[in-house]
Amino acid sequence: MKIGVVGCAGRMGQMLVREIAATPGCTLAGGTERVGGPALGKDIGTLAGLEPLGVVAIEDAAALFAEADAVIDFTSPEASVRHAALAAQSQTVLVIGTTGIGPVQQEPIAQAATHTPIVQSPNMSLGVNLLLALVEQVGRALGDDYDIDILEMHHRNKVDAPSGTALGLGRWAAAGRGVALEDVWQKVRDGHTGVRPRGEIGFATLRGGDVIGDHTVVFAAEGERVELTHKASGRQIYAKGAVRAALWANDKQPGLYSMKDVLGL
Ligand SMILES: NC(=O)C1=CN([C@@H]2O[C@H](COP(=O)(O)OP(=O)(O)OC[C@H]3O[C@@H](n4cnc5c(N)ncnc54)[C@H](OP(=O)(O)O)[C@@H]3O)[C@@H](O)[C@H]2O)C=CC1
Ligand SMILES: O=C(O)C1=N[C@H](C(=O)O)C[C@H](O)C1
Repeated sequence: MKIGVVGCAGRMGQMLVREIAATPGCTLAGGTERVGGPALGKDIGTLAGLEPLGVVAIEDAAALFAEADAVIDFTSPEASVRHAALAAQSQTVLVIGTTGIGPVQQEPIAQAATHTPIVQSPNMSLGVNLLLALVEQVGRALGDDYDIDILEMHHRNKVDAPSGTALGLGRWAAAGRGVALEDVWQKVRDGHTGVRPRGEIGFATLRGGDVIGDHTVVFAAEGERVELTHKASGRQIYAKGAVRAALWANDKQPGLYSMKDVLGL
């Protein structure tokens, strides 16, 4: 399977190039970077810390989608919307790991998925996807005597908050309670907040250093506290999941899929 990487010079882009090069049955279709970006014209293997692969980073995403069987996208929300339109046009499988995508940007992505298979997930790791299922189960079992807060910490270069994974965990906790996250969330607390409303799901965001991604869901009641935690110690877990998603989606009908579909959870 020929897999392309948009944003191939980014933290995840480099990891994806290494993962595709190391996966039997996969070849690199090429890679793109932002128009005017400093990595353009550089070998994508060299950018990823490998031997040169003889393929340079280009800015023409349409050419990459025409060449590839699947494209993996860990870029920015604006870029992911454009890439989804290109995937629909060329009927290429698309895997989206980008986070910070709001409801307005999500609409054209869902529309593109009526033309081609798209797998979208804020976290491609097996561990976090298992955690989502556990959080739903615990949310259902404990009910709203237990206050739910979600704490996440990431590296200083992360640009969106709360993380896509934290919001996903909140969504599954809310689903366990039979409510919509948007009806109960408190994304930031500041100043004289008053007492905690029953049923609220809160978020706390920490940023610093090189932390790859830590998430904890706290269920706190009178007399006890349950905490479910995932800590990433490398980005390979995300790249492995994304390549697995591309291979899985290759023979699927158009549609918007998640890692839960890919992993059969
Ligand atoms: N789902 C998951 O499992 C995971 C998701 N993520 C998410 O992935 C995204 C990227 O993260 P990360 O790799 O750390 O970020 P980086 O900023 O390191 O990488 C993003 C790359 O995409 C490039 N880019 C931006 N716009 C375009 C464009 N239009 N065409 C081609 N390339 C473009 C950027 O270039 P430039 O720097 O020049 O703008 C950069 O090289 C984030 O949203 C993050 O939250 C991260 C890890 C795991
Ligand atoms: O930006 C990151 O680095 C990560 N982003 C994703 C998110 O927003 O949840 C996944 C992972 O936590 C790393």
